[in-house]
Amino acid sequence: MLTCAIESIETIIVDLPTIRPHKLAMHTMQNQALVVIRLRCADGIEGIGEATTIGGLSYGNESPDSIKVNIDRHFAPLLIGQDANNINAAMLRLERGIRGNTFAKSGIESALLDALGKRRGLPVSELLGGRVRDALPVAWTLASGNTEQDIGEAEKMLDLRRHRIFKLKIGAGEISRDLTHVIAIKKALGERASVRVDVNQAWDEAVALRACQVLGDNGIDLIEQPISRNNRGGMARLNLSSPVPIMADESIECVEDAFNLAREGAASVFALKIAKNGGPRAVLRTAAIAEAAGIGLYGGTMLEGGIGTLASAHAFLTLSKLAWDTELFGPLLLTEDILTEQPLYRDFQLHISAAPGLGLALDEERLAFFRRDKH
Ligand SMILES: O=C(O)C[C@H]1C=CC(=O)O1
Ligand SMILES: [Mn+2]
Repeated sequence: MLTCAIESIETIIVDLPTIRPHKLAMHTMQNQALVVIRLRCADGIEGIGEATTIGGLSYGNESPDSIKVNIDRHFAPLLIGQDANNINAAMLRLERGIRGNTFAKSGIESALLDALGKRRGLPVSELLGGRVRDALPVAWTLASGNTEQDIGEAEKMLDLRRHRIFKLKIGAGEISRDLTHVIAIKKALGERASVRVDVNQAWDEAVALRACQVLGDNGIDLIEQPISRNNRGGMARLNLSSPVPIMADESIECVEDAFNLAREGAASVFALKIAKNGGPRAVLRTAAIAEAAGIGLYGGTMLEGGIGTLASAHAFLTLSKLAWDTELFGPLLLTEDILTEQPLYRDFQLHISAAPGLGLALDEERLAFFRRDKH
């Protein structure tokens, strides 16, 4: 058997500006911090991965700083000298030695897949069993916080033929104002677009019970994570009573969460995120649970830059059904990225090439300019 040792792993925090502030229920993003992973192998091949979260520690259990320190101090010593070609063995070693930390694991698994794909001359989607599509429809999130600005932004996206699915971030404000905001946007866009909401856990069950009804009466297609991830019983009750499908997002922090949600009937749709499951291979295990349970799939994002977005896309290309499409728009929220070529968005879709690995190259000058440790 051909082996190739992992020689080094480098983690680099990169701070990139966003096109506008992005308002979520728990945090307003003014920029985005990516953790870029460079995994070098004995044959000179380098695998690139990304581990990115939102708003420091306001969204998930890992922050850019914790991801970097944990990979540098705990992941790298377990992986150096191991065979880069055996991803099952490498990830099993991490699973045995490190609990949780799915964001960091996702970045490493992406880098291992990129390296193996480059070595074999195959795109990551082929390493994952082969793609059944070459492009993915992409939603856009309207999160400026202003109704008129959001409508203008949506009209622009429709004109550009970039997006016709819109997700509105609500939950931070007063409930009746949030509902007025959503209804006004749906009214303006009509049948030209699918309008969905993401509450990011902000409501309690009683508020959600009424709000889901109002959203249903006003043509909203999907309600994402209306209540706390800890209230799984409440999610199951809402999923029974709501006229609009309920999607689980924060409820899924690992593959086992997905199994429990499916068993309890706590959602009709799952948001798939490589970072929440531990990588592009891990997220396909959650997808398999959903498929077996008759739960719909949506390709989610943690607002990664180009690397994490392409790693997610390669996994999503392999799914037999992706009924709710994707939101892989992270690179479009950034004014700058650190790749030589930007991912291709055209005709409402993200198009993925069949180049080896993730099909990307780092722009070393931009990386040097935006890395946090140089400032
Ligand atoms: O879904 C989330 O909660 C996180 C993220 C994805 C798109 C977006 O605007 O925020
Ligand atoms: Mn969400």
